[in-house]
Amino acid sequence: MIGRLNHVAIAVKDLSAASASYRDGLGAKVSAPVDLPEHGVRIAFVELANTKIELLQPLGEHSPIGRFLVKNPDGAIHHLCYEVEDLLAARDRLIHSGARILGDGAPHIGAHGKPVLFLDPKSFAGTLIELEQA
Ligand SMILES: CC[C@H](C(=O)O)C(=O)SCCNC(=O)CCNC(=O)[C@H](O)C(C)(C)COP(=O)(O)OP(=O)(O)OC[C@H]1O[C@@H](n2cnc3c(N)ncnc32)[C@H](O)[C@@H]1OP(=O)(O)O
Ligand SMILES: [Co+2]
Repeated sequence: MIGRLNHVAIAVKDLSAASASYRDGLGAKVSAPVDLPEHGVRIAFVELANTKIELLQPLGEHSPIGRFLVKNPDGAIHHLCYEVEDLLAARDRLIHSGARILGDGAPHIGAHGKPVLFLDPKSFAGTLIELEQA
C-alpha cells in the first residue's frame, strides 16, 4: 500500500538556525519558510536527491510541535511521511486492521497542497506517520 518516502520531519525550536545549518553546513537546498496556521507549524523543506527533510517550528499557542519540543528541547525526528495512491482506501484499510487515525479521521490539505492523514504512533512502533495522497 505505501509508496515513496515523501519526507522525514524534524521538530526544531529555531527554523532559521536549522535551515542555515542544512544550507551552510551540509550544502543542501532549503526552501523559504511557509506558515501553515491550520496545522500550527512554520515549515521549510530540505531537498535531497531521494526524499525531503521537513523542518518544523511551532506556530501559535496550540501547536503539536510546541508540546513535542517541551519533551525534546534540542529538537528531534517528529514523523515520517509516506505516499499512498489512494488515501481514502488506505484509511479504510487501516481502520479495518485496527489502526487509529488521528483527529477527525478526515484528510486535511498538507504542505504540498495534497490531502494528508496522521496515524497514531501507538499503532506503529512509537512512530508518528503521515500519509499523503501521491
Ligand atoms: C500537515 C502539514 C505538514 C505536512 O507535512 O504536510 C506537517 O507535517 S505538520 C506536522 C504537525 N502536525 C501533527 O503532528 C499532527 C498529528 N499530531 C498529533 O495529532 C499530536 O501531535 C499527537 C496526537 C501525535 C500527540 O498529541 P499531543 O501533542 O497532545 O502529545 P502528548 O504530549 O500528549 O503525547 C501523547 C503521546 O504521544 C507521544 N507522541 C507525541 N508526539 C509524538 C511523535 N511525534 N512521535 C511519537 N510519539 C509521539 C507522546 O510521547 C505520548 O506518549 P505516552 O506514551 O502516552 O506518554
Ligand atoms: Co509532514
